[in-house]
Amino acid sequence: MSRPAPLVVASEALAGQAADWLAEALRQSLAGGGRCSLALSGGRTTGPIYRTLAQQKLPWERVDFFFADERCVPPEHPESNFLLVEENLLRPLRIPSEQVHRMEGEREDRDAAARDYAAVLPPVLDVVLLGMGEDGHTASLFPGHTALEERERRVLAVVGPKPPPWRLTLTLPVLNAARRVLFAVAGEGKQEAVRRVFAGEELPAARVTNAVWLLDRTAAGQ
Ligand SMILES: O=C(O)[C@H](O)[C@@H](O)[C@H](O)[C@H](O)COP(=O)(O)O
Repeated sequence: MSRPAPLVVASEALAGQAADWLAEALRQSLAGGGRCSLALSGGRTTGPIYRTLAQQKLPWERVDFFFADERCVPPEHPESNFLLVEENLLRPLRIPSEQVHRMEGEREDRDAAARDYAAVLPPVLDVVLLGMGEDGHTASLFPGHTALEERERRVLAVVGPKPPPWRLTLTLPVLNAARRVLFAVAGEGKQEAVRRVFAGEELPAARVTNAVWLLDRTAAGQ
């Protein structure tokens, strides 16, 4: 499939550009006066984006926060995506817990946790922030994993190659139904995966078909 060309920015500008894009996407979603759902990813790239987004003036009281994936660890664990978002976005904005829908990765029955999360997901997510790993994974959808072929279930418990192994992840039907999706990808290590995505290879990240791609120059190979 032909994909719109990515936006490429200097490394030091990526977090600000991503935060501006997310803020504008939220503003557009909130323009009707109702509520808006925002699903967030983990990883090293997103922390600075969240810290910058937390400085944006928005009707945050009308935003409901969700997660694209979560590691199966307690919420206070250093590997927790919830902790990353809590520390860099939710706490600075003083978002009340009623607006935050955490994936309960710590539960022993991971399949039940996945089912329960699917039950609180809105029918269509308004705004989603995704990253991409060096292997082309996104959320916790890893290359060659059967989760990539899931068409019915909206959240799955999966084992991935990137520690910690067990994760909960949104599936492609949910990501491809979302109204506004941004990939924010930085670092030389992503260059090959970016090249393959834009060469048309069906890496997991490439399977999210309705996204805007924001790259820093190193990921873009410039
Ligand atoms: O739980 C996670 O790890 C993320 O959701 C994952 O999909 C991440 O976005 C990519 O692995 C990129 O991570 P970096 O930004 O650290 O390269």
